[in-house]
Amino acid sequence: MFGRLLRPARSVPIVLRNVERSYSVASSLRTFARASANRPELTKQTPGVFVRFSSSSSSSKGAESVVTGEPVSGFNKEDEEDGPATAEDVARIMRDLGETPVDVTKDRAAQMEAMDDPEFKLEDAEEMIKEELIEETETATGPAEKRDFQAETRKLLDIVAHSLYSDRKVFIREIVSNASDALEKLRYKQLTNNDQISDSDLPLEIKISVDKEKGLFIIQDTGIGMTEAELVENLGTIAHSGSKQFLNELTDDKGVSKDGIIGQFGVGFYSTFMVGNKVRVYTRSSQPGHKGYRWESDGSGSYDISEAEGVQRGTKIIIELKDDSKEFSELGKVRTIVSDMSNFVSYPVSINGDLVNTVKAIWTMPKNEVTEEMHAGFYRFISGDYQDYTYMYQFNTDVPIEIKSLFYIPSYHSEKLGMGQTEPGVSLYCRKVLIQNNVKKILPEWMRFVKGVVDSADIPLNLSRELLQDSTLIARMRDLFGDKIVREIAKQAKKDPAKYSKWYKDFGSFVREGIVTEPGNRERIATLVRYESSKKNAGELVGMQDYVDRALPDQDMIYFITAPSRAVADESPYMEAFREKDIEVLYMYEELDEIVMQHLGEFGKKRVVHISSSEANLHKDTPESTDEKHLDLAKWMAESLGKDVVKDVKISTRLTKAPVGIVDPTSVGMRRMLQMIDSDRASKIPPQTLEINPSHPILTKLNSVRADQPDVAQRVTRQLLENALISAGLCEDPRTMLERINLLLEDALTRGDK
Ligand SMILES: Nc1ncnc2c1ncn2[C@@H]1O[C@H](COP(=O)(O)OP(=O)(O)OP(=O)(O)O)[C@@H](O)[C@H]1O
Repeated sequence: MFGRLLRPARSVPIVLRNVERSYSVASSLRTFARASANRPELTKQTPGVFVRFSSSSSSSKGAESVVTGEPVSGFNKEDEEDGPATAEDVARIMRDLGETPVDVTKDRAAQMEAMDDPEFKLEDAEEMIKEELIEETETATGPAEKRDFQAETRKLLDIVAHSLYSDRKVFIREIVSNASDALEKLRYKQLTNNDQISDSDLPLEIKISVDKEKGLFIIQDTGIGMTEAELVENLGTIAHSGSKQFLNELTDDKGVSKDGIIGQFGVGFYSTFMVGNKVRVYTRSSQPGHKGYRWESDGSGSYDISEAEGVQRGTKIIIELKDDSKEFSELGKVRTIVSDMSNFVSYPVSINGDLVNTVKAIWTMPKNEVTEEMHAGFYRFISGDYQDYTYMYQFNTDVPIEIKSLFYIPSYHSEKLGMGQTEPGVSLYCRKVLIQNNVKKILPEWMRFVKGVVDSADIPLNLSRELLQDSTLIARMRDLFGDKIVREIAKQAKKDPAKYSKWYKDFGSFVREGIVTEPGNRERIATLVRYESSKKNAGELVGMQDYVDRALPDQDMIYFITAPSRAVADESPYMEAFREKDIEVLYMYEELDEIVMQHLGEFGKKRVVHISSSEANLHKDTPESTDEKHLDLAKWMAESLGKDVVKDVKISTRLTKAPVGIVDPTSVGMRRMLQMIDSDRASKIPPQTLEINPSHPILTKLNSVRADQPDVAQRVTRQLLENALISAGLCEDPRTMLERINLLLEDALTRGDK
């Protein structure tokens, strides 16, 4: 019974200080109540408390902590079975213990009364609420050197400081995440190098302190710190890729709102100037022998750097808050924000002396113990994304290598805004120790949008990061994860096609890149592509597997057409035969798709072919016309057009409504690519094969006039070829046809006169 998690009926995410083990549940609650009474902001924000017992305890002495409004899941499974406990449960247990329950959610007078108990020691409460503020004990020595910010940085700072930005609290996440990175870097150094590290006895931790009276927000870490050169490089220029993108975006003015962009990418350290008039940084590198430095700026054009004394290893940032940002010196408010975001920081984070996080490596936890909230929080923590992920996939295995992994498929990516390639987003751990962030090659390159964690005890810690990326272990993981993630997305797509279509609209280009770049896994990746189809309405997407499942019993190919739009696809001369035989055709609207399909080649044992290819001729078995007149016409047309323009002119067995078509046309997508590489080489369209429908009125007429009116007949023949090229998407510049068309029009009208 005592091992259960006690949960108030209503709770808010606020973390209170740990309560000593020696307190009974009741006195813990009383202490809390007393603390709340002295601190109205806590009472206001904490309508309930959690009481967590250590699971082995059979007495109330085991009360571990009065902690947080967030559920502490997985604490003790057996006892959780009867559901989360409520405030009433707390009260009942306390009564069982012979204690008077204190409902801290009631009004202050009731709390004070309840606290009137001989067991309650005021000193304990006072001891508990004594805050540990971080003091500014460092002093600058020597002259301050004034330096100008790099032009780009100045611009960014100006935007950040002056934009009307609604969600300024993001600065906390940015600097907590920088502090966490600095600690990870130090831990990695400790593990891999024999280098000495200064102040090696300092614990690895992040301390935050807010001082309402002085209007200060301070954060201090004991991480890797910065040398003077690093300080100039890192805080004087823009290294942060996100910020650069942000700036380019604003410069290009693509119609994206400024707020949206800040929200999307964060602006790193510079976000401190959203809330601060003045920001001071004290830092000392972990490499022994380096001095401490002070960096200070008001966020306008320049900053000052000077040597400083009394600087501990790591970095301390002091923000003097602007008048409109004083809320960030309020303990309750900041505690809520930090506890929300710091749960996944692998180091203790404290605020004014209180520990606010329980370090959770959620990828090592059993799947069923990780709640959706934990995933959402963890995703935001590792991705820096301000939006939710679309899919999540946790994959663990013990053989042949031990792996614990957790992947998230985001709902948003920046490449579509033309912001360059996304960095890979998976971090590599060995038994919860971060080896490297953003590891390349651990997933196929096209999956660079995936965020996540891979933890494997088999990773050699002493291998350099470069060598590690090229190791066979990483290559094996890449193949394994590549395959697993595709399968998982395909599974999710099947479960909820509408959700998948929405995701695919944004991420389809990655999938298609995958088909082109991953020869070993093409067919599997192709389960993810979606296209419109001749059998569905506009906007409805179908997958390759749906197509195969619906194919006619004797249909051995998958047919597609590439066209700039649905209307153009519908009008293709080659669609006729498919409509007639009720065969589905996939509509692809991007030139790239043709190349994708060429690479794919086959799906579900069916060849994937363009409807204009000779392979796609549904009337293959119909014998070609042997009519002399038709053969003569074809021959004459071929001679009249010349070898430079046509390879051959053939009698079609499949055209019924259209007069002509081009068979196996040069790939439009390929031409476009060649043009990009070498515009001269690709400028001329190579000779094509023209197919004619000799029973079409234009062709029968052409045949009858070609002897008497050779000029008109030649013009018509040339224009028929141009029409077929237009239809195949191979028309270079229609203006070259104008003179001919005008002559044909003139001729048509003159004939009308006769
Ligand atoms: N607490 C810190 N300790 C050590 N170095 C830091 C700290 N904070 C920032 N830095 C250095 O300053 C650089 C710039 O920080 P900023 O937050 O602007 O961007 P970033 O962290 O590189 O970008 P991103 O947020 O995309 O990772 C960091 O890369 C890091 O080298």
